Amino acid sequence: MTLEARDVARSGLSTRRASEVAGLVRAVPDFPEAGVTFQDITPLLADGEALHDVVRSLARSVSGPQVDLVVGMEARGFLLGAPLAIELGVGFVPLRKEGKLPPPVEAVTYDLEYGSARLEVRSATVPAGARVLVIDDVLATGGTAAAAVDLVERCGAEVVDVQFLLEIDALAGREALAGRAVTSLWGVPA
Ligand SMILES: O=P(O)(O)OC[C@H]1O[C@H](OP(=O)(O)OP(=O)(O)O)[C@H](O)[C@@H]1O
Ligand SMILES: Nc1ncnc2[nH]cnc12
Repeated sequence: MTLEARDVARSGLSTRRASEVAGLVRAVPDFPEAGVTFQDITPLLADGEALHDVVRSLARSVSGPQVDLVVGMEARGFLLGAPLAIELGVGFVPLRKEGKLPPPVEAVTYDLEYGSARLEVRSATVPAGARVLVIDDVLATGGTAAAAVDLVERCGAEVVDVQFLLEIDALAGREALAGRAVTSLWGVPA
């Protein structure tokens, strides 16, 4: 994994602790399909101290103005987004996969590293003008995150921060989020 000095400093973790926490993520070759190396965060989630460390680190990584709302994508974005919202003292809005939220909803279809999907939001839960932090576990191609930003902005809110636990450097997902404030706690090469 690549632990950039600036990211470690912002996270508030020592380089050693940041490496330990990042080391809990398991790289699984050829899952869910050949050629994809899946970043399995379940060992990190199952470790109470590591989970607490990453949630605090994400909260410390918030850049720019005060955040009013955290928005996370189904499913793994929920696992970090709700605790992050609690840490920041704000509410949490779930972006759900197709057909899970009652109408009316805004929806967007997008491509990701393996396949395509549709995300929906209840626009009534995202106030116009709200300053929103979008959070997910993994930045791969950036398709999911770009779709999330699009949905939030369609509600009339402002995306002030986009955060990830980790990013897959080789897939250059940041390019799909050009012009945004994007933070990940660490990068993995592929
Ligand atoms: O940058 P991208 O190429 O868009 O990929 C990243 C997305 O892929 C994973 O979610 P997935 O759709 O597999 O769903 P899950 O959270 O329900 O497992 C991950 O949690 C991100 O949301
Ligand atoms: N390689 C990967 N590992 C975990 N989640 C992902 N989402 C998209 N690509 C992924």
